[in-house]
Amino acid sequence: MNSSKKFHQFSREEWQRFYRNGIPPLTEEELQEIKSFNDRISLQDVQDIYMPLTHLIHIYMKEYESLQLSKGLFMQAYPGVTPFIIGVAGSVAVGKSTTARLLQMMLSRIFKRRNVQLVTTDGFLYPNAVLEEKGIMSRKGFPESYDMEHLIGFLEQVKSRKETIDIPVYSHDVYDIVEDETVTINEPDILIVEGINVLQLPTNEQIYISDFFDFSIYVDAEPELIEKWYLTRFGALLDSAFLEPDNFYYSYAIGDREEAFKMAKQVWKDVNLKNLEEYILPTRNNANVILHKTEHHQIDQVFMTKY
Ligand SMILES: Nc1ncnc2c1ncn2[C@@H]1O[C@H](COP(=O)(O)OP(=O)(O)OP(=O)(O)O)[C@@H](O)[C@H]1O
Ligand SMILES: CC(C)(CO)[C@@H](O)C(=O)NCCC(=O)O
Repeated sequence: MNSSKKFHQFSREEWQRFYRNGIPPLTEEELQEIKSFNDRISLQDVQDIYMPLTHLIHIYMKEYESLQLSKGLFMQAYPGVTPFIIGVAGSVAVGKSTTARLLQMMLSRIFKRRNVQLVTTDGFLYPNAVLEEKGIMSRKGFPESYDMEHLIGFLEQVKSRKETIDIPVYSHDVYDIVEDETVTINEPDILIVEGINVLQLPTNEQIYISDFFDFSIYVDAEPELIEKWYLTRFGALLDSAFLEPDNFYYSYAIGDREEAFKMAKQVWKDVNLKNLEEYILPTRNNANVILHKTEHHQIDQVFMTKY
């Protein structure tokens, strides 16, 4: 085990030994189900990385519930357990949504009576029309491109167990917030919130978005690798846009492919890499756990906060 001031650092081999038989493992059938949801997910990662991780999350959940109960006794009024919120942060295209979806599936299989829901902070981006108006269209993903008040208000509503909450939807295909479409969150026991900005510092001084997170994960990798994954995903977006004139990527899909990739590389460099260096990487140490990935999305190291 290697350590820094703040984190214990574990190799994959060390981390995989931390899985204890305390929580029921997934059945072979459930593992196959996970496999079919994303055939690129390695089942070895599920066993070696995510089983110990869900075990650790369970420890945090038990502590959280116990503290809530004790506070209730202290106040002589027990308002009930409020939802446990997990944040998943990291660069654009590092694999946050894949990690978050896998976690959702695993947590709802392992804790069968808990209602586990998932949202992405993409839905809280301002619509393109507003970004245009503010003159920040080329800053999509940067702190000022999100309606943070709305996002924080949403998290407050979740914590106060509002019955149904409708939130906006962002589509990568149209490259914008989808008009007249919402997704409904209803009284989750566990809410996973995935986004580049979940560990960021406040835009208003009253309240930190990170105050709402009871456990947080930062998905990490070298920027050169993330760029590769970004470009691979761009290729996939082009392929699926080919027959869809309404798709944002349609004109690139039917045009010169080399030119399209040149443009994507430029966007990576000018927008996403810049955002990673200036605003996302500095939040890495705020996470409880850092999952470090190498080639082929393989997780080779895991960091866990000491205190
Ligand atoms: N564990 C994995 N194994 C294989 N491929 C993966 C894995 N995780 C992510 N990918 C691939 O990497 C690319 C980026 O992943 P994903 O869309 O989950 O990233 P993201 O961090 O959510 O990005 P964004 O912030 O832009 O929404 C996708 O093409 C995805 O299929
Ligand atoms: C929607 C975000 C900000 C985050 O998921 C990202 O995928 C994005 O679109 N960034 C803007 C630059 C680009 O087109 O890649």
